[in-house]
Amino acid sequence: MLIKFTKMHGLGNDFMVVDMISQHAHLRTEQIKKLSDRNFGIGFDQLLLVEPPGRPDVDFRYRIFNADGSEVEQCGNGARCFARYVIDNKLTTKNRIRVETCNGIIELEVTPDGRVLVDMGAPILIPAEIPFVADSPLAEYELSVASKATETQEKVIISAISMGNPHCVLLTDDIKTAPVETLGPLLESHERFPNKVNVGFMEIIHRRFVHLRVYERGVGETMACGTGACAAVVAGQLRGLLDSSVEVKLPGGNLQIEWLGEGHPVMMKGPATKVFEGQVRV
Ligand SMILES: N[C@H](CCC[C@H](N)C(=O)O)C(=O)O
Repeated sequence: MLIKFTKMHGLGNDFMVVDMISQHAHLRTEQIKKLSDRNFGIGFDQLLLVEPPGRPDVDFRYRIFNADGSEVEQCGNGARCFARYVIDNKLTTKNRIRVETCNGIIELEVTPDGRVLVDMGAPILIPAEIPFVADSPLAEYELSVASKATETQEKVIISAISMGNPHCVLLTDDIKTAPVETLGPLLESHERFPNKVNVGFMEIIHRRFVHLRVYERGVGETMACGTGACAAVVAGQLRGLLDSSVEVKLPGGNLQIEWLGEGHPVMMKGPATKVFEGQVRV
């Protein structure tokens, strides 16, 4: 079967976007893994499916699959590309749309400067809903991590937050030397995160500006992570270290994140870029 797709990215976090309204295909896990391969396939961090709405109060359904083929609950950079895609391909006449993911609804708006503003919903801090094994919600938790290099238990301090998908956030004094490649995979599959977790390393420059690198669940380190940027700002505020509006500098570029505190949604603003259109036989 021949599938048409569009290659897009949000600050270098890259996607294969497929319109499943005008075409129909079922992609199996093994097919997604093969398509995501940067040597033997198209190459992407996530596959994004544009589907018809499943309920009357939304415009589209939005499904997300990591490079390893796992279906996940949310993708912030992907949401911005989703909005750009449906508008550019005239699948809607609106510039503010509501989309349903597998565990919630988000609102996307293309702003006059071409960036996309996303209401990512309120962060989830109840451990059982993240999910994270802990007795009660705290600003920070101590985790024991088995270090393969030293064959000892290492203690790390994290924040645990869900933006629909699970995140843990650590502070680092120097983003360039943060242990992303060593600690990232150990925390991604840590036993206290039963559904695994995305791992963010944040260097706070001042209360309104941070550097962030993210080791993404099911992918590895990416050039940017939208939900990771949201989780990092929430974590910094919970620890009393950040103001409500923060610029987050990721390896692929900057996102504007705003959170007014408990009970409020996290707002994310950033670019969405189309690279090329193609078709692939699966
Ligand atoms: N790897 C993530 C999904 C993609 C998130 C990221 N690409 C974003 O922009 O939010 C997870 O397994 O929850």
